[in-house]
Amino acid sequence: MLNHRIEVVGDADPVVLTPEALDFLAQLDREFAGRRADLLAARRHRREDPAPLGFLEETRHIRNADWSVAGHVAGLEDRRVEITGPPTRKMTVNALNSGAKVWLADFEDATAPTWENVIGGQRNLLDAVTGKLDFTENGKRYAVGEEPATIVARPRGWHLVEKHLVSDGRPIAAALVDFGLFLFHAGREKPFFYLPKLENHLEARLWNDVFVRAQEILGIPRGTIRATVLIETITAAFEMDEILYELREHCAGLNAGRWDYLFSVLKNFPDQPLPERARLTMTVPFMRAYTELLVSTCHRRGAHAIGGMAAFIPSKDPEANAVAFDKVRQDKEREAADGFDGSWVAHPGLVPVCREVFDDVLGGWPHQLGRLREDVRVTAAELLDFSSAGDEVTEPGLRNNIAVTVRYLDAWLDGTGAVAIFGLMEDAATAEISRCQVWQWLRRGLFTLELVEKILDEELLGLTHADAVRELFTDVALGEALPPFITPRAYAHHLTRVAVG
Ligand SMILES: CC(=O)SCCNC(=O)CCNC(=O)[C@H](O)C(C)(C)COP(=O)(O)OP(=O)(O)OC[C@H]1O[C@@H](n2cnc3c(N)ncnc32)[C@H](O)[C@@H]1OP(=O)(O)O
Ligand SMILES: O=CC(=O)O
Ligand SMILES: [Mg+2]
Repeated sequence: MLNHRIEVVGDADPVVLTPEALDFLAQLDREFAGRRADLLAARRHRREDPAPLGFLEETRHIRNADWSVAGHVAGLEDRRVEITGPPTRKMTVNALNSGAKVWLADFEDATAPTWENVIGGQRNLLDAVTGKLDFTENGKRYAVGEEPATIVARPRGWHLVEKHLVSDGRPIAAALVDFGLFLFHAGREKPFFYLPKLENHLEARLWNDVFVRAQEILGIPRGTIRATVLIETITAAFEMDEILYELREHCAGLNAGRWDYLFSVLKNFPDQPLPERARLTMTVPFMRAYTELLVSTCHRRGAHAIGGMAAFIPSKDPEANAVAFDKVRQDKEREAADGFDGSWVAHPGLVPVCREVFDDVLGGWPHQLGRLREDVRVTAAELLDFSSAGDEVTEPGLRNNIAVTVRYLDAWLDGTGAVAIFGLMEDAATAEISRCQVWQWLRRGLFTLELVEKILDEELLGLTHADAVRELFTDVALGEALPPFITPRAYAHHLTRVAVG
């Protein structure tokens, strides 16, 4: 089907993919595809010829000057508990009714971007805001309640494309699709976004320009959109001020996306010894430096600082459940004490514990922007102090990394982007850590390829897509080079499977 400049390759939901919505995406694509390509090329150049990391000399004046971001608006003032999850029909209702202040409706880490998930997710969000999300499943009625969470949509990152929307024979940027469709349909009243996986302030500038133009096209007053940027790459950690500055007329805050941050550290420092995943906690010095810098940078600029995801989820086993709740409580207590204004949970059952912790610290206030954390002085050396995290690596740790990656990929190929594995929430970011560690440990000679392949054989047993998962795992974890992301590879597999039928 040909519609304006955008060809829809697949089923076209007439409510979401209206000619006007496609026209809007076509305009965004026409104006911003080139700059996106340039920024991705810059990422590639940096990867091939890495420069030492440090705070930028050329933007020192921005760091030293006094300025503030636009800050919060109604619906985003109080963010003490934010629940995250993919916008499937049931999760949409459950997240909106969870008691959290905000729901991060996720098209990135928690969504396998099948066409059905991408368009179905937009439809669910639209139905939710127009009061049409009301259905019965397995005898249980699902309907959005009286005080739903504020929806903040997280579009996919700049690195992904949407192959079902094609312009001049070229798939368009997935980020523009998710952003554009949400803004066009469900997000006009409350156009709130989380921006994932930015690597530097120029990528933030691109988002700001997209916002300015999108508001202009749709007749939304400039400065209405609010974005919260995930600081989840080691390069972005050196440009927090600059990212806030670029987005200042649309920015509400920063979030400490710890899992992708660890992934980024592994990817950028492939020869750096680090301990296995379970020991890479938020209390290792380089992670402390990152979160302390994030809170102090945000509060100096009037931006919310939002904490990250403790991956523990409720369990039916009472003992495991008690441990999970205890771990989550400790994590949220540390964040609240550090000055974060709120934090993330992965499951409705964890909303109360996060709320209790922040209620205690916030008292009657909706946030703690007044805590400027002027005591914090984080140096580049502290952000890069990886050696004090230790380096313990064990064979059970290797098996865990392999098992998590293959089980996650198996679920992903079935269209599920977040899944519970061994009592933890696993998503694209956590799976990236696991496969990177396998690749890195092979490179460092800590384990033999024979051992890895033997464990792989064992862990593939019983998986639905064992052959495809083996191929993918070999590609992303056992090759000479480390592919920058898993999901574009998994996406290609998914599309091939769909095409072959
Ligand atoms: C690194 C990062 O980016 S973190 C952010 C991205 N990751 C995420 O958002 C993951 C979010 N969490 C999830 O997807 C889920 O909690 C999972 C997959 C980990 C576990 O889900 P399940 O196995 O369904 O958990 P469980 O069986 O305990 O669910 C109980 C109920 O809670 C609902 N539920 C669980 N998690 C969520 C959630 N995050 N949002 C809304 N509802 C949820 C389930 O739908 C289920 O509802 P029902 O009783 O009506 O059937
Ligand atoms: O998106 C969040 C993360 O931790 O990654
Ligand atoms: Mg992430």
